[in-house]
Parts: sequence; structure tokens; C-alpha cells
Amino acid sequence: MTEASGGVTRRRFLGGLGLAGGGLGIAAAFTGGSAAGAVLGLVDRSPDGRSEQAAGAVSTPGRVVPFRGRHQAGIITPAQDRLVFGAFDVVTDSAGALRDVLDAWTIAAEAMTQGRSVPADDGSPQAPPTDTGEALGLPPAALTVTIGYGPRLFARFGLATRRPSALAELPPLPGDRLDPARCGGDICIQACSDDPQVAFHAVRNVTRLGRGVVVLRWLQLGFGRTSSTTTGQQTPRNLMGFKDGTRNLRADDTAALDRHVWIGTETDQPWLIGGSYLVARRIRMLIEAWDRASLSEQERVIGRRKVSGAPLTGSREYDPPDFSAVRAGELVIPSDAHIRLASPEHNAGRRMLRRGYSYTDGIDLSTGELDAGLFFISFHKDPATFIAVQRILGTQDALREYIVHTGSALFVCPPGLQDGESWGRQLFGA
Ligand SMILES: C=CC1=C(C)c2cc3[nH]c(cc4nc(cc5[nH]c(cc1n2)c(C)c5CCC(=O)O)C(CCC(=O)O)=C4C)c(C)c3C=C
Ligand SMILES: [Fe+2]
Repeated sequence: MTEASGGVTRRRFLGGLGLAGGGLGIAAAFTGGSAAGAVLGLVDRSPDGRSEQAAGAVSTPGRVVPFRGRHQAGIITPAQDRLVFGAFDVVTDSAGALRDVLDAWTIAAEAMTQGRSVPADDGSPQAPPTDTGEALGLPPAALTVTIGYGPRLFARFGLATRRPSALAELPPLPGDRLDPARCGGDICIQACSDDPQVAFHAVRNVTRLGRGVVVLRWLQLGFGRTSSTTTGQQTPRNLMGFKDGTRNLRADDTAALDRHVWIGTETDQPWLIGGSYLVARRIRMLIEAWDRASLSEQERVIGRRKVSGAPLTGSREYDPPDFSAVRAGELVIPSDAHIRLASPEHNAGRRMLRRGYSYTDGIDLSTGELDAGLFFISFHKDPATFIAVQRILGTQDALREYIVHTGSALFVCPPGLQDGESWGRQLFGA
């Protein structure tokens, strides 16, 4: 399954992450940029050896989402059906070791998004296989691997001068019932794919490549994307049964993305221009209580019709909500309706890109109720937007009765990589 092309140094580096001496091999590989795959003799997983992108097709499961570009994939690229989100703690004190891992992750992530295995060693039966193997034969399935860095990382490894001032732990927010075991992290990897096994394979393999340098702090699986990020996508439904993402920012609205999502020249860290802040919130839905609420109560809570997704002031999904409409002396969209309180009209024009997923982690053993809900992910030019909106939602939103925030994290996602760049080089600045 492998092709011997890397020699002993690279085999050791990539196979067992023997970091000593490995950096050189990786640096050489990056000078080939996107040709690194050929240099390293990557294994093509697809049965016929071709990616559908090469053949000009755009449909899943063979779809390849380009790994490199101005922005990281996995932010405004079309939301896939599945998510595996890993938050890692860095457990080494060696900046060089961390950098080497990030460089190895770059090569592995680029390969996997192309439907290839983690770059191979010489296939020695005496060593564990470089790639764990469960994605062999599976197509790329639109895999994206997106990296982000948490606030605490910048207090170490000489990175203080690279920290953007907007990156700090999220403050306690009203209504939080956070489980520390589901919060924070030094690095996040968001793997999205239309195939759950492909997404899992990506996080499993970066975890393995990082052994001794990073450890998983928490992991969240998601299914059924709960927002659309492109105009071509139908609005999906969340576990409350409502269409979620109707008024989301769209990939083709570049002016709005520049204003609300992408870090721009206002940052004190120019290396982050083109990146974005990622907020992750694990929000449990009290599904049993929700399912006992009448349809009209559910629609008043959200401010939209359940079946059509239309605002209570309209008849079709994309009708703009009229927040001033009054019927029989009452606001048609109630004052505590979720879409009113979250709207830019109510938040000084603030908007965000939502890219969350539904989750279920079985049942809450203490009550026998479902532990299921929304793994909310949003992207921001400035995380202050999330804080401001959540302060309002956490104190006034009618939805509060049916949800609990149980996990929380903030990361800054750097911009996309150019040919020849790696995550390690990008973070440490050459
Ligand atoms: C702080 C940000 C937000 C959290 C947390 C949040 C949780 C949450 N939302 C839903 C369901 C829906 N949200 C909808 C719209 C919507 N939600 C937010 C922000 C947060 N939601 C925004 C910014 C918006 C868009 C507002 C606008 O631009 O007008 C909708 C309506 C459909 C849509 O526009 O997407 C639903 C439904 C749940 C169930 C939930 C927590 C579990
Ligand atoms: Fe919402």
C-alpha cells in the first residue's frame, strides 16, 4: 500500500513522530508545496486512483475541497454532513516539538483532504502502519481539516508576541452550566466530511501523529449540519425540528464576510489577516420538555413557523422578519423570541457565520433523558460579537427554558496556507 520515497528520516518522523531530525525532512517536503504529495509518495485511497475534482466533478462523495488558499477550508466552504471536533492540550515544553507536530499535521491533513493516506513510511511490517487504515478505499467525501489556537497556547513557547489581543478566554456568560471537561483547549482540529469515518480518521490520525506532544482534551461528534453556508444548500433542521441557518451569512456575500467573519487590517497581529475566531458551544437541548411544548409555544419561542421556516410575520422561509409588526396589541414576533434577540436589528448590526452540528451523546444517566442538542460553532472577525449576543440570549431568550450550555471554547483560526507553508511555520513566524 505504500511507496518508499522518503528514506529513513521521513519514515521515522512520519511513522512514529520521532521528532529528532524530522523537521528537516518536513521542511524539504513543503518546498514542493501542493506537489508534496507526489514527493512523499502518498497513497491514493480512491479505488480508481483519481479524485473527482481532477475529473471535474463537484458532487460528493468524491468531492475534494482544496486545502490551501486565502482562508482555511471548513469555514465558508459548503457545510458537510458530519463533524468530528477535537480540542487538544499541548503537553510538551519544547517549541520545536510542537512546531514539528504542526508541520506533520499539515502534510497529513493535506493528504487526507485529497483522499490519500497519511504520508507513508516504507511499509515495514516491524513498525506500526503510518496511517491507521480505516479510510482506505473511502473517497475524500469533501473532508476539510481546520485548525485553531486557544488563548493559553500563546502564554508559552515564546508565542506571547504572536497573540492577538482579541484572543482571551470567553468570560462567564449568563446561563452557563459549563462542564470544565468540555471547555477550552490549546489547539482545535475541526474535521468535517460527508462520511463520518473519513472525519473520524482525520482526527484520530492527527492525534496519533501528536503523541507525546499533544493530548486530546475533549472530542465532540456532530451530525446533520444545522446551518447552510452557501446559497445552493437547503436549510437543514436542528433537533428541535426548526430550519436553522435561514438568515446565516453566505459564502458569496463577500462584503458581509469581510465585515463580520474575516480578521482584517484592524488586528494587532497581521499574520492572522484572513483568519477568523471560532466559538464552540455545546448546547444541550432539553428535548423531552421541548417535545411537550405546543406547536404555537415552540413557534413563539423561535419566532418562526416550524414547517415552513417563515418568520411569524411572513409566509415563506426567506421573507424578511418584520420585528415591528403588532397584532391585537402584541408584537407578532414576541419580544423574547430567539430570532428577534439574535438578529442584527437587535444587536447594532452584529452578524456571525454559524456552522454548527447536531449531536447526541446517548442519555444522561442521572435522569434517563437524552443528552442531545446543538454543537454550536460560529466564526467571527471579533469574538466580542459572540459575547455581546450571548449576553442578551442568556438573559432574555425564550429558548433558555429548553437549553443548557455545557461546553465552551474559543480559538483563533489562522488564514489558509499558501504553497510551501505549513502550520508550524505559520504559527511561529518562519
Ligand atoms: C450566540 C449566538 C447563538 C446561539 C448560542 C444560538 C443558539 C441556538 N439557536 C437555535 C435555533 C435557531 N437560531 C436561529 C437564528 C439565529 N441564531 C443566532 C445566534 C445564536 N443561536 C443568530 C445570529 C441567528 C440569526 C438571526 C438573524 O440573522 O436574524 C434560528 C432561525 C433560523 C435562522 O435564521 O437561522 C433558529 C431555528 C437553537 C436551537 C440554539 C440552541 C440550541
Ligand atoms: Fe440561534
